[in-house]
Amino acid sequence: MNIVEENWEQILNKMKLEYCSSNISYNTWIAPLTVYEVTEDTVYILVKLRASLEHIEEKYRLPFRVCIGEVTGIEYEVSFVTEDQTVIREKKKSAVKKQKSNAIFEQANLNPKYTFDTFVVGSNNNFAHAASLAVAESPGEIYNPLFIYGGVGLGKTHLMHSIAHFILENDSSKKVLYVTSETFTNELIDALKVGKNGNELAMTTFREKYRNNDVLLIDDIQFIIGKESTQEEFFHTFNHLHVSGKQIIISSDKPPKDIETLEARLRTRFEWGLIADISSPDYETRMAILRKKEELDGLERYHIPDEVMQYIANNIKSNIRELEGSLNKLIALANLENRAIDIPLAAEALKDIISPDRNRIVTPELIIDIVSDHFNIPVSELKGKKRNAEIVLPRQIIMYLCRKMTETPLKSIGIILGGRDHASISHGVDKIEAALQNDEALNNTVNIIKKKINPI
Ligand SMILES: Nc1ncnc2c1ncn2[C@@H]1O[C@H](COP(=O)(O)OP(=O)(O)OP(=O)(O)O)[C@@H](O)[C@H]1O
Repeated sequence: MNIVEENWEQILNKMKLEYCSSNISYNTWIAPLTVYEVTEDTVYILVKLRASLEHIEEKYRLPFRVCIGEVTGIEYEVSFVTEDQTVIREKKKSAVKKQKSNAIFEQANLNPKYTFDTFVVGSNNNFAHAASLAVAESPGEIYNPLFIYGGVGLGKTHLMHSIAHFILENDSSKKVLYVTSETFTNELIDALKVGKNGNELAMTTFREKYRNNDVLLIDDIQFIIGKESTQEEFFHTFNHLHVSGKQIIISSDKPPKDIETLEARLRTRFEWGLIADISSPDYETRMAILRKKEELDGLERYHIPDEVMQYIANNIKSNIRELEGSLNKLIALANLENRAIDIPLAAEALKDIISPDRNRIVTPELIIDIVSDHFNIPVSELKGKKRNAEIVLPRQIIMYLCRKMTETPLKSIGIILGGRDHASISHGVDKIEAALQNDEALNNTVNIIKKKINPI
């Protein structure tokens, strides 16, 4: 209870004695009023009868200011609200609250879709899930670091984001940061470059960003392997956080002992905490994930038959990203061709994904999918007309990689990439080629994407 509510009776009494000409006017206008809310500088008083609002405002606003000031010793503004206005105020408040919490999640680089609620637990991931929940409940106290490993598209990133969401939802004052090791490396490269030009502030800012956290999550640590200066910097970041009891969560495609070029001192540290693996999901888990996605994306209206879901779950076994992608492709095809969702349509939608030798063939479509996933930009935008920098660079990387990693002629790359002409593809390829000569961070990014396209 605040000071105004505590003294409300006294305030009303004062109003009665000093400002009401009769009992009837007190009982009609003043007695039914209650405190709705007190902010730093305003008392909001609830008027039950809408029709009396104007009269009360005109006649009693100033007297209330005086009485409240005299009783509480604080000068408040006074505002009267009716019940329907309070509903609007509540809505606005909860919108502001939501905006604030969204901003916190955004600052931590979190994908709102990746939470424990949307994560399906199966025999392939129940250990990693339990370990993640335990760390989320007591960050920095048990299992530090938590090291999650597993193959491509099996839910490591989803689990990491879930931990971070959980921690922030319980305590929004916690400083949580999720980054990929690519971002860590590229920001370090940039800071070192600026530092060489005499700007020491760049390294200080870099270190503050990574060391000033309660929880640091680094995804795909395998991509810092073999980069000496990055491993060195990460080693110090790790020590700094660990010594101060801050939580570190790391993901990788392999366990520390199998990462060959990982410095021994880092390997030892990664093994200090808990190592949890995620393997390929079994059939039941794949079905549960498909059903969950159907529910979360509002796909029930398509009435996808069980046998179609079973067909997808039977054919896509080792990558959940592909499992989800297949469902998207199926829906897109059904919409585009206005066809019923059945097994023949599913077979058509999935034909590139489930062909046995697809891993060995690098196609422009595969490159576009991987770049889209890497930068989190929809394929439609990469193929579209927008020319903002966040899209142009990934689009040019696609042109470059299609040129270097496939035999596809420039003209065909242009057609696949949304109907662009031969000259703009050639221009894009040249741009990236030239930039790679002196942009170390871009080199790092392109190499990571190449590894994702062709892991071998
Ligand atoms: N258990 C699960 N329940 C629901 N969705 C899942 C689950 N596991 C993975 N996914 C979904 O599969 C997709 C790929 O998962 P995620 O990006 O977390 O994989 P990853 O292991 O980090 O992959 P990469 O090795 O490429 O970094 C995401 O859309 C994620 O939401």
